[in-house]
Amino acid sequence: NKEMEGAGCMALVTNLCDYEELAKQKLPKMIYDFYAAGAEDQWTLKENRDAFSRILFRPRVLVDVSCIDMSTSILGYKISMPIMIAPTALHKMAHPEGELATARAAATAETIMIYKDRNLVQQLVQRAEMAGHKAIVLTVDAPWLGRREADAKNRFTLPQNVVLKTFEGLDQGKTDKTNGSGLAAYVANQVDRSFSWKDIKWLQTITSLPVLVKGIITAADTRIAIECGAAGIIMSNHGGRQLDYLPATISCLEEVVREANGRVPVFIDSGFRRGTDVFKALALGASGVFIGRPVLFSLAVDGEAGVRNALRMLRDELEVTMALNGCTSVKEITRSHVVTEGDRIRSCSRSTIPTLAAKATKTRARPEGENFALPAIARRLKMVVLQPDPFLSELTSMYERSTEKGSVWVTMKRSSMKCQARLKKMAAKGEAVELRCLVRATDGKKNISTSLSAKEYLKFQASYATVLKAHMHALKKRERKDKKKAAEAEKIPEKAPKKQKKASSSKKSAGSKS
Ligand SMILES: Cc1cc2nc3c(=O)[nH]c(=O)nc-3n(C[C@H](O)[C@H](O)[C@H](O)COP(=O)(O)O)c2cc1C
Repeated sequence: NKEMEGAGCMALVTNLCDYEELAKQKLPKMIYDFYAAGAEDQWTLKENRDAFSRILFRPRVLVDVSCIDMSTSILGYKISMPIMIAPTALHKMAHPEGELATARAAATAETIMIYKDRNLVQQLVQRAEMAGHKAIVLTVDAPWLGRREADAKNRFTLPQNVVLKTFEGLDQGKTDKTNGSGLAAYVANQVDRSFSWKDIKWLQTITSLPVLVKGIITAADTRIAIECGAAGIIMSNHGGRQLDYLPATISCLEEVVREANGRVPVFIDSGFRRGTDVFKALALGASGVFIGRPVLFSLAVDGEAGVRNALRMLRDELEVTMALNGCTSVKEITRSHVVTEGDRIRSCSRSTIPTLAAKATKTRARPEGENFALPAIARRLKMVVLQPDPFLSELTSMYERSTEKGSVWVTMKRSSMKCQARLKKMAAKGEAVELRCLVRATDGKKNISTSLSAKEYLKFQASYATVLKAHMHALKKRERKDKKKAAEAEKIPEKAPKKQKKASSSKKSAGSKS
């Protein structure tokens, strides 16, 4: 350990992820896994990082970037950069000075969970208020603890006194170095599972501090939170530790920002490791970001100095990103500086549809038996290749748009995703070919596809079945109506010839549709 704390080891640290590597070597496995792991298959944990790689920059050049101002205002308080520390439990497992070291290193945003004993909550909130905290963070995504299988395998138990000692963090409040944005601190595992939206009102009666609601990822909950008087939203999937197969928060940021519509600030966490990630969130409308695990890992490696260094590195990365995008202040970071996957799909269909639609009219008629093939226009549209999850989101949108009118074609086929020439070469060398499932979908306007490995296939099928079931009603409804008409027609003999003809033709069309 002494060696690790030396200058040699620190020279190896050039970004936040390096701290995780070093912490892994330094911490007992049980503790490292408790910090690092996500829930179940850890898909959300991975997606939290992967989602950033699907957002690209559109930089502006030849702007005077000799001076970059990263300061911003959070709930009326000026802070030096739009990066804050997320509430994470049990810092003392990482370092003997625990939360106090973290609080000294930076503005510490901690959390409060709701005990069944409301008197205790009241005492804690008031204690936080007296300690000079500026807001209460109400975590709403943890009424049950997620299934963290690494903890089960390690038979995780809390080292003695760790929980009690973290109360010290609550009283830390505003220290000379916490920059004034410390929030409320508390760690609890006995949460009140019946706590619901109406109880936020109760929370507001026991404190005059603004209440930020942490753990929202949908526009619908954003609307309710604002109606209940939330002073801000912290979008979070708890760093992938609660429910697996949640989307990365960055993928849902725009819809939440749109719903908030400037009424309250929207903050975001889960997976932020780079200055470029921070820039992307600000461009999509976030007022600031929080980081969780990097603080724990840097604390474990080098105590207070480690956390300071982690924050400094992230700050420096954001500064470079702003300069190279032509932004000299946080306000200058706009939506036009980034391109999302959704933007790419939209621009692709906008640019290809008009000309192809004209050509497609000539090739409309298809011989019988080709019902399951993609329509001609879809074959000619440029295929947008997506990751499985964004593919399913886009497919859902297609179904939603086609509920009243239109069709969606989905095809699946086995594919090696390699051209014939490459396959021949591989066969000659005796190399094994990985077979994948190529899934394509089109509504005649957009044409999307994804490729699945054998491992991903079952998971995809389960999600696809859910999407299908959710949109099945549109098909069923039409079929039932036709059957009803046919049945009615059979019952009324005098109208029979006309009705029967109609019924049989509509029955035929419903059959081919489903
Ligand atoms: C070890 C650990 C403990 C956490 N404890 C809490 C907690 O007590 N309350 C809370 O609201 N969030 C808690 N979180 C979630 C963080 O606030 C934050 O949402 C998450 O860590 C952000 O993701 P990141 O670690 O990828 O940056 C915890 C996260 C970790 C890793």
